[in-house]
Amino acid sequence: MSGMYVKICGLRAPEHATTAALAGADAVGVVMSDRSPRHATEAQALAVIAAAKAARPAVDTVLVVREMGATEAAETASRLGFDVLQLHGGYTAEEFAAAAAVHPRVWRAASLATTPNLRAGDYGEERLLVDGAAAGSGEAWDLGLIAGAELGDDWLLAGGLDPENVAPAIRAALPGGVDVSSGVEVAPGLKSGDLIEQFIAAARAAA
Ligand SMILES: O=C(O)c1ccccc1NCC(=O)[C@H](O)[C@H](O)COP(=O)(O)O
Repeated sequence: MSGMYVKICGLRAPEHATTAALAGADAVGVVMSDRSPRHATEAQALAVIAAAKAARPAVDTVLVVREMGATEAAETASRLGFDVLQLHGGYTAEEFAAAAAVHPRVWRAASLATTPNLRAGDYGEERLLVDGAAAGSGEAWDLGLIAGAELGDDWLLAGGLDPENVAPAIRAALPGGVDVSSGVEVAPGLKSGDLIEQFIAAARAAA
């Protein structure tokens, strides 16, 4: 397996978690956000976790939230058995600390468009995910912003990636990993097993 960390986000169906884990994904994400087309119920989340772990126990399972309070999100991640909590957007450093006190593995997702001084680890997070301005929109963003940023050594690139553009994006931005959601869907919220496999293969081949 290459050093490129690959996360497939926004899963709700256990068969897609199985496909992602068997194809070599390092992480699978489940979104709990009422406004998202990929909002998952707790029952769906539990099924995704079980399927991913059955396929490959080492895969990281990630709960992704945006509107939920940080402490409630951390309690939910622990209760459901997620490995990681990803806090997306405008959470403060204090909220990260409160979440980490409950659930130690916390990732931060933010955009250079709204937070130009992003740097991995500043909020005590285990990983930083650098996303476009609109989470889960599938919209590409100006990767040139990365050249002027001091992101640190290890961060994940997200936002508008798909099986076709992930390799050039990796070569341009030099991230430690990549994250995708819309780019492996055939309709908003509806994942494709084929696209998941293609994305993982393309990211691995580029690294
Ligand atoms: O995916 C969503 O709908 C979502 C909703 C609320 C908060 C976060 C969300 N997604 C987080 C992710 O990690 C996505 O994979 C990331 O934004 C990239 O999305 P895309 O551009 O669709 O690949």
